Amino acid sequence: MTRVLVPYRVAEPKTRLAPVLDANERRELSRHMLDDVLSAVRAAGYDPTVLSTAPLSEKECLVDDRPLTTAVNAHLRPETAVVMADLALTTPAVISRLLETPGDVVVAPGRGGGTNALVARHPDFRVDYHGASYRDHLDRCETIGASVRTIDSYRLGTDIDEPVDLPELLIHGTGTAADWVDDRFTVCTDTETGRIGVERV
Ligand SMILES: Nc1nc2c(ncn2[C@@H]2O[C@H](COP(=O)(O)OP(=O)(O)OP(=O)(O)O)[C@@H](O)[C@H]2O)c(=O)[nH]1
Ligand SMILES: C[C@H](OP(=O)(O)O)C(=O)O
Repeated sequence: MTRVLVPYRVAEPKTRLAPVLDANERRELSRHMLDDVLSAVRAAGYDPTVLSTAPLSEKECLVDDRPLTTAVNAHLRPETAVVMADLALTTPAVISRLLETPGDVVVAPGRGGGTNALVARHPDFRVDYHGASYRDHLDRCETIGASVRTIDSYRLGTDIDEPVDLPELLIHGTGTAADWVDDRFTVCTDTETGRIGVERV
């Protein structure tokens, strides 16, 4: 069975949400998002392992405080899936789709050039996160001769990184992270631009 790693940084999570959430709120939201991702993976029939920078109460938890790319590569072996802990719109159905898609490497890109989830079945595949990691992962596949499939998914493509992502969670979320945001924020529309955002309730 595929091993599902869920990387999680305990200290100072979600710094890009600092314009709208204080440090304690970012910790709380981050933890809710992790719980929602773990629940979706479990409901899809897999046992997730949290790859955490510090000990957690989770039964299945690997602690590795090295940088993200180094830590993931240290625990990558065929066949491993890596699902980020900030995919708060994830559902069991989309996790099943990710894990059941064939290919040496299966990649679910995120907006902004990132890689929100992947499955590695090729022994020579390594991750290289940050920047345009989706493109870097495709390049790596070409270099090692690995077949690659891309998952085109709104839910896997939406990681909650910045204030602009919070309306997505309010509108499309169904888990505990969406409830947490819904208790504090509401969707608003900028009268000049017509774009949506969030404001405190
Ligand atoms: N194990 C581990 N996980 C990490 C590390 N950095 C980020 N993560 C996790 O990787 C996923 C993607 O993280 P990012 O969105 O790049 O960064 P973030 O730390 O969540 O947020 P920012 O501080 O705003 O960049 C999230 O699930 C993080 O918890 C790390 O150094 N080690
Ligand atoms: C981990 C990183 O996430 P982002 O910074 O794009 O959210 C990436 O996907 O390379």
